Amino acid sequence: MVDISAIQAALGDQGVWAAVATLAAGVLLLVLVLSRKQSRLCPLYTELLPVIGDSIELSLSDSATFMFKRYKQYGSVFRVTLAGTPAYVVADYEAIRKPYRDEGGFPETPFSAFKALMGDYNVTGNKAVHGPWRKAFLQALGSGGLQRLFPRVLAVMEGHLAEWERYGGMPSLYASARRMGLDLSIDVVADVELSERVDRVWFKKEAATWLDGIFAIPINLPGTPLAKALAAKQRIVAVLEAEVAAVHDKLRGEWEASGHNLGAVAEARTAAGSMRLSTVTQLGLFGIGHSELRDSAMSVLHSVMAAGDTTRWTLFNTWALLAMSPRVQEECFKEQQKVIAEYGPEMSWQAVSNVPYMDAVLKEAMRLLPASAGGLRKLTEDLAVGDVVVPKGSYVWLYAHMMHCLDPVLWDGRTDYDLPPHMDWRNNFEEAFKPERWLGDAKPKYYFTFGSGTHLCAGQQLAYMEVKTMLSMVLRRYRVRLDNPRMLHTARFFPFTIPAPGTDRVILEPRAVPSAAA
Ligand code: HEM
Repeated sequence: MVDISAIQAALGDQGVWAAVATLAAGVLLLVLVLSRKQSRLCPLYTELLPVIGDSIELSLSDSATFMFKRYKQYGSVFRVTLAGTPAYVVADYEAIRKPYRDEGGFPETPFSAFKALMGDYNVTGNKAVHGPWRKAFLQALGSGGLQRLFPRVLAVMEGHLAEWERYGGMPSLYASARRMGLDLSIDVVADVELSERVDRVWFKKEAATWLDGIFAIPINLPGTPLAKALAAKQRIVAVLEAEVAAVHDKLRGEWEASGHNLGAVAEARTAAGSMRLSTVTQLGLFGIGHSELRDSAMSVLHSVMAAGDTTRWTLFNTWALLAMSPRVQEECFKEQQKVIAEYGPEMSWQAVSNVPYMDAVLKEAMRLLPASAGGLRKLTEDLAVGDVVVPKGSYVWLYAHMMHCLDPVLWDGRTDYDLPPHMDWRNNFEEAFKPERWLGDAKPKYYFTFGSGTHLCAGQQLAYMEVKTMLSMVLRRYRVRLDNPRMLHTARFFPFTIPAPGTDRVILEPRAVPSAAA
């Protein structure tokens, strides 16, 4: 028998607890290690610790390394558990294409924090509504729509650049990208109009708190990001209900008059020149039977979700990679000189639409460090992937980071490294970050940062326009440098890129001979 009192006497109370905790951690670790060897599809520990699931391993590496390792271990289909949700990652593009075309599967985001904060709305998962809704969305963001939005995008960017110029850079790239993503999503995409009663700074702060909960660990205890986000949601929706009431009533009138016909309302508004992006989002919710005032208030948050953090990570990742590459910055600068010679020194729609090299930079940054892993599909039929059948009712995932590793044009099929050279920016930066590959004949074949198939991101061109505007404004006049050149090396990558505190200062160095635009 174990004599507890003797151990207690030797170790003291705290020592006993430390010993028990160490023992428990040891047993847990043993279970984790052993279970990893047992199952092809389902490491046991993801069952034992569903909330944590694969998050620990992901936090310690990054999405591309983690996924490539699993691919090497298990092959073209394997199970992961993220934020409490099990899903099958499928690396076989031919097999997974069908559900991404709405055949045998439909889009649904199963993460419980996401659901609690976004509400029970699934416009993209409703086939009848999705078609006309997507058409209206793409119409609002066609070339004419983008041109109309350009001055507002420019105004947001000018405000941010003025701030950076006062400081000589960005004290924190992480914070700057967040503020810019939020401003663009609230001021341009959600197009939020607030009366004088509401402080816009307060509103944005609340929206940021709400966004912080979306992909958080789903634990609703006092002080957790989810609890804070739920409280912020209540406050925002209460305010928005009053703010959007008039707009809601008008649209509701048109909706009733049309006999609940989304396409007809959208066409009438487009013809009258009164269609706004925010109206399309609102109409989507009407389409799936949610046409109360609260739903219109929630539609504002839906726009912020679609555009806020996606834009933030696009900006962050692109700036980080560019700042690490003086060579690519020089190429952009040369291109900007040509643009200025052709379209003049003003920043204009034409100026940001005629930059093939910058387009390539953006694509390359999003290939190497995707700002989104892509959405999931819930299977309505069994899905065969090689000799494995993923059962109906499961979630499958076309995971951008992994697919980019396996690009048939870029990958030589070798598995004796942690990452293929075309993804390995840590050890092989010049070979990995090469915008030129998008301009030659052997372009990458896999590019899934913006999704694939029927639900390919509707805001992709707007996102490109936003980032190109910012890059053009800065690179014409400055060289961009990371204060800590190893910022990315010490960052965490799950659930998104998060730099170590104090490492993400960016310095703007004025060019000795600025271009004519300066
Ligand atoms: C900035 C970077 C962005 C990234 C990386 C991104 C990524 C994505 C991805 C991966 C999807 C597909 C989701 C799925 O397959 O389930 C998607 C869909 C969508 N995105 Fe984006 N997005 C971005 C910006 C935006 C912006 C600015 C808007 C709004 C203007 C927007 C609006 C949408 C919409 C409406 C859909 C649904 C399309 C459909 O189901 O037909 N996105 N986005």
